[in-house]
Amino acid sequence: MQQSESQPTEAVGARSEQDPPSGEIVRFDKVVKRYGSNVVLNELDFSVAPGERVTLIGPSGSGKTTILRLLMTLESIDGGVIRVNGEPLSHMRRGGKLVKANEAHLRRARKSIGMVFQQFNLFPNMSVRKNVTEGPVHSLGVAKDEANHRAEELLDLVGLSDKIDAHPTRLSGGQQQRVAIARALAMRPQILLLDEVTSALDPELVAGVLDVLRDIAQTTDITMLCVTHEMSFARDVSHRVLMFDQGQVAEEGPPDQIFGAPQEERTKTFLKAVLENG
Ligand SMILES: Nc1ncnc2c1ncn2[C@@H]1O[C@H](COP(=O)(O)OP(=O)(O)OP(=O)(O)O)[C@@H](O)[C@H]1O
Repeated sequence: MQQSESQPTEAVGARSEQDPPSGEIVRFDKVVKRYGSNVVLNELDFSVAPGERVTLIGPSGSGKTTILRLLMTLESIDGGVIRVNGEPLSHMRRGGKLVKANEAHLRRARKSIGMVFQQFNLFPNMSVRKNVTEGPVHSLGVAKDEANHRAEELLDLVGLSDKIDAHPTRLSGGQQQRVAIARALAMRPQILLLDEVTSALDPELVAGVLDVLRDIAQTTDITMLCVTHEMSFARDVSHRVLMFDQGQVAEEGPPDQIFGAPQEERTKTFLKAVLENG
């Protein structure tokens, strides 16, 4: 990676303090989400502090991706409330009717949240530079020069300065995912959602992407919610791990506790299965 000491600070926003994060930037309050008769989130309660890095673990189907999609306002909920920066954000289904969330709240929430998906979803016909500058210029109204400067900083941060004029189709999956991370950060989100960002990659490309995320975690105070099966990465970067099962938080705690001395049988069984499956 080509990085200088100052880039994360300029590009993303420097970490301001070392104390454990406190307060609430995200709150799920008795959130219910159903797909037909499948109750995916069952009066789910949890909150995330500003600057906190939280890893979501749990068996397949336990609702981890759904939680991120709800934060991106890609889905409606069936009960409870989701707040971002104290503002209710979710569309709600009540008696078969869709009750829409306040538009201003939604706009503010959408601006404050960035997401990186398993599939990188880059624009194949645009250069790497354009992929990173497009959002800031067209959605945030950032001047082209400024967006370019920032794209250069961010692509340096993710080790891809030399690919700035390449097209995504000429990049490896790991490189594309690093562009996707730069693109998300270019929008200056307060909260970064990461949904199994390495699971579509060939094994030899995983470490490079995780290293970039480790750097971002260590050098900035961006809030992160991360769904991953990479337990050593989760251990390195998270302040807290939430173990989901049956639509609720089955157990939570610092990574050393959850990975080193889990209390719940469900957590023990899940972690054993993850270890056995590599
Ligand atoms: N659009 C949808 N329509 C119907 N059911 C859905 C839809 N999206 C998700 N589900 C169901 O919701 C449940 C939770 O899915 P979700 O993807 O959130 O789980 P997950 O914990 O992220 O799983 P994984 O670890 O396998 O990615 C699953 O039972 C899934 O089949």
